[in-house]
Amino acid sequence: MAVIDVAGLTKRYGGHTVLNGVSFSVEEGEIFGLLGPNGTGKTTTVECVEGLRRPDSGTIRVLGLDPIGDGRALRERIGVQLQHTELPDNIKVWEVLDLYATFYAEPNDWRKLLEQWGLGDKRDARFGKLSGGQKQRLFIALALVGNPKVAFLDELTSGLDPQARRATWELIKQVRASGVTVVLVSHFMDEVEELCDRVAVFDRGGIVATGSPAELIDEVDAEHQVRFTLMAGAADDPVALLSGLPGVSGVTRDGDRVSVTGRGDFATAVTSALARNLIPVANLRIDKRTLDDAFTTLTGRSFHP
Ligand SMILES: Nc1ncnc2c1ncn2[C@@H]1O[C@H](COP(=O)(O)OP(=O)(O)OP(=O)(O)O)[C@@H](O)[C@H]1O
Repeated sequence: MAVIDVAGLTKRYGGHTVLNGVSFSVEEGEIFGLLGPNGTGKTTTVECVEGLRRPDSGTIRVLGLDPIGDGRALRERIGVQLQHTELPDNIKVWEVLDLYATFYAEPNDWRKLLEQWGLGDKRDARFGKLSGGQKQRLFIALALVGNPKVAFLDELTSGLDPQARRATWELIKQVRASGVTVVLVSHFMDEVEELCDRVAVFDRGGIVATGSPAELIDEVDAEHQVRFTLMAGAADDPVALLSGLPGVSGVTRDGDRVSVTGRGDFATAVTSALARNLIPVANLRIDKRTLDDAFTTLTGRSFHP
């Protein structure tokens, strides 16, 4: 069942069109990613879905509700972590949870959330004294305090070190495991590949593709490489042999190092041709195609210019 349905969403700021007819849906229980470079309208999209911004045109339904017309009812059912959440430095962790709980008719027990998110011993700590990772855990707890059906997490791991980012990913998986549908805004490819069941890829003007990370990567059929080292005693030169294989677009050899470029599943053809012809190789490496490749192929430009 779709918990979010967006059709033909258009948003302009002044004369500048940021969203030009964006459509997507989010199914119950999935982690749905909005991925794209800065300034491509991801935050504008989620904030329209949350009822914080008014679209110029288009239809949005969240849990069957209209975010503008049914704003009050909707806010009871969703949890929002804004991109630039700021809290007073001297507010205590328990105070802010207690305050947020008053916004909802049927809140979660914030004491349980404190334990669940590893903040039990920070109950009386002041917000300003928390580490970046602890602040993020608090923001997730705040997004969940209203017992939401859908949680919106915007650029949650920006500014965190790699270890804290990975820890936050585990927390996001826990949110989904607890039955909450998650909408994740991110400009990190690795994060989206790791976490999201499906992704909408944003570029200027709106969404350029939607699908699971694996589908998006497969669809674009980007070139990738297989590399290996010829072992001493390899009698045959494999360049001609490999150049003729299906999917292979180029083979280069530099001394004993060979690099094969191609599309699709040519790696299997390469390895079996080597084995069939008894050509011994070492250090065989297949470069994985990534969402980065998918983005470049979809938009004709690099994700990180
Ligand atoms: N309130 C506003 N008034 C005018 N322009 C705006 C407003 N909010 C956003 N914009 C512009 O709309 C475009 C999309 O911004 P938005 O924040 O939605 O993108 P984003 O993909 O979420 O990027 P980021 O990750 O940097 O937040 C940008 O060019 C931004 O400058």
